Amino acid sequence: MESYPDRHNCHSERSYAMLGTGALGGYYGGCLQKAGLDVHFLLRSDYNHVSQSGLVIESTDGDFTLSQVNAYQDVKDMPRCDVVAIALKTTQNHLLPDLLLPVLKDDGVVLVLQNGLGIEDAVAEIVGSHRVIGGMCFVCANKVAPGHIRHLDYKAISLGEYTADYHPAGITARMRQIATDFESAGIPIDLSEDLLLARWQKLVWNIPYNGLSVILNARTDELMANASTRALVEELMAEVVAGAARFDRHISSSFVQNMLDRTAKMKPYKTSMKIDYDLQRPLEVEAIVGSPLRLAEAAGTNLPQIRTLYRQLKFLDRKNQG
Ligand SMILES: NC(=O)C1=CN([C@@H]2O[C@H](COP(=O)(O)OP(=O)(O)OC[C@H]3O[C@@H](n4cnc5c(N)ncnc54)[C@H](OP(=O)(O)O)[C@@H]3O)[C@@H](O)[C@H]2O)C=CC1
Ligand SMILES: CC(C)(CO)C(=O)C(=O)O
Repeated sequence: MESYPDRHNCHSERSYAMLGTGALGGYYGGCLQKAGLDVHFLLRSDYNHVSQSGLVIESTDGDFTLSQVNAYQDVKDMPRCDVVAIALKTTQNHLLPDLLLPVLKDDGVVLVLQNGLGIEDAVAEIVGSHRVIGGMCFVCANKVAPGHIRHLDYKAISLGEYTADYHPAGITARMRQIATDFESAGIPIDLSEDLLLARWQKLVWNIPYNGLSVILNARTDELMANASTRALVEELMAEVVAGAARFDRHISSSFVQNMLDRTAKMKPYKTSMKIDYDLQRPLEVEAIVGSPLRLAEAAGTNLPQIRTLYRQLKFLDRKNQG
């Protein structure tokens, strides 16, 4: 376990707020701070621990500890930042109207790191459509204890600018600036010209694996090892591709195969939705499954297997909450 000076002398002057310091906020925020960025962490139940003891990051790239971090339990105590990263679960997004504006600079941008579809629309309602970037995180990380994050595999992020009608916005200077910061922290960044395509591409993974991991009580390696569940994964992926196509976003068969191959190589992994289910926390069913399903059906595309998955997850989620 390496202890790092709390900040190297990084050259970027951009400040970052991590709203939520769990798996994603703790891992990416910790990497940014280790690289010398100015990072401010919003916490809830872990605030006392982290404000006293900092963050411990276990990682396949090498473990490290940040003995001191800028920890807060109220956004009103935070400095306004250039980049405000939303790293809450989407089940907490009803809080965003109170969380975003106090911590966002007038010329700042909100970086939505959450899984799902339609989240940027809700964020744009709060901060304006010109101040939103989507971030699709292909990382396997879990918060294993207060202030203790375990990074298991992968880590890349795809960035895409939000526009009110989801027309492709191309690659902007601020996307490149954020990419420079994350890459200085060892995080590979893919710059997407089309946020909506990138969002549907991430769902190719999330709808099958997050959903089936709960319904079948299975890790990703178990779903891949069994012929029946692998066939079910592929059928669900095909429906996601059909949903995207309804919005003129075309996902290739080679992309789908790449998702299957990466999962086959992935360390045995319990998805974030499965972890929430086991901890009896609310599931991100609406953002990850309900929202794309409703959008596709409203546009006239029938996705029967995703609809069945959605109904099963809604039942399990409600029953699990007691
Ligand atoms: N984990 C992963 O590998 C991946 C996750 N994602 C997505 O990233 C998003 C975040 O997931 P993940 O990091 O796993 O989630 P976690 O549950 O690990 O972290 C969320 C954190 O937000 C905190 N939080 C909740 N409400 C508040 C609040 N009002 N103020 C401050 N902090 C709060 C929680 O604190 P508390 O402990 O008090 O509840 C928790 O620590 C999700 O959309 C997920 O689907 C995407 C790719 C991979
Ligand atoms: C694809 C994966 C496993 C990692 O990005 C994920 O999105 C999750 O666990 O929520």
